[in-house]
Amino acid sequence: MVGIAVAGGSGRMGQMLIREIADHADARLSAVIERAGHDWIGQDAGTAMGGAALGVAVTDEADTAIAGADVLIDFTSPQATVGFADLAAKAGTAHVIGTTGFEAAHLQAIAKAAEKIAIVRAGNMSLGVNLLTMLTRQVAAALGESFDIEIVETHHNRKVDAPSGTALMLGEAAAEGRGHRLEDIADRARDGITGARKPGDIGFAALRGGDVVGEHDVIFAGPGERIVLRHIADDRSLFAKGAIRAALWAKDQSAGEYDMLDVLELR
Ligand SMILES: NC(=O)C1=CN([C@@H]2O[C@H](COP(=O)(O)OP(=O)(O)OC[C@H]3O[C@@H](n4cnc5c(N)ncnc54)[C@H](O)[C@@H]3O)[C@@H](O)[C@H]2O)C=CC1
Ligand SMILES: O=C(O)C1=N[C@H](C(=O)O)C[C@H](O)C1
Repeated sequence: MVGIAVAGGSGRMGQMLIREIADHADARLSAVIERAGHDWIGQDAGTAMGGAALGVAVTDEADTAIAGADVLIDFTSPQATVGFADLAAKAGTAHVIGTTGFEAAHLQAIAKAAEKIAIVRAGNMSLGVNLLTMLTRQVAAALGESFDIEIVETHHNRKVDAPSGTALMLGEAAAEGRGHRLEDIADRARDGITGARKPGDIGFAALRGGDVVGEHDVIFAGPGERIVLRHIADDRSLFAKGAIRAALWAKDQSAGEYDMLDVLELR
């Protein structure tokens, strides 16, 4: 049984992970971490969630919890994740990162931690989206720049980052298909008199509302026709299942940065 610590245990993804780990044949919940001052600290994770006791008390002592785990699964915030990556590197514990919304400095800190431990990071842990990245790369390469690429994402009204991690993954795949780096051609904000669309750009639009789990369209708009590649997530358990699969895989990997294409052997 692989011992898994869950960071951000009271969150939407944290609770889903705790349920999925409790039901998993090869995984064991070794710790649940929340931020200091959270009212779940000291409570049993299962009862805090309104269910049966799981025998794991929620803790804010992240260093001890991470050192006692084989793998840390972390769906929190960019700042928290950078701190956890450092603790995981010191403890030699593999780290699965689902958090999104990173800036360059966060990614540098994660890369440094990955010199010591295996880190799997993906803006989306579902099989469907990871397959969609491969299709997006292929279609972008096949169509060339006479087709404009726009990525539209919709999420629930509690989401704090935009564009979504998934939208950026899809944008990177599209840019790669065309032989560019996304940061050179991304158009992430349009408002007012923007001027005509710049040929070759990849545009992003983010919609927020209700309890939408996650929807992503990659639109290839050409002369007289459009291709739309779409993924709809109906249930967060698919992200949790993907993260647990990544954790079981990461436990045996050498230090380095990996993504879900490595885990799913889709590369
Ligand atoms: N890669 C993927 O497949 C997916 C990624 N996400 C990403 O995961 C992240 C979390 O999403 P949700 O669960 O919806 O958010 P949420 O806001 O419901 O949960 C985040 C949790 O992290 C906790 N937290 C924050 N700072 C902490 C710290 N220093 N120590 C311990 N816990 C801390 C919060 O208290 C909260 O419980 C977001 O970045 C989201 O975009 C969400 C779903 C799927
Ligand atoms: O915050 C979310 O909810 C989600 N975040 C990830 C993202 O930013 O793409 C994955 C999924 O779409 C749900």
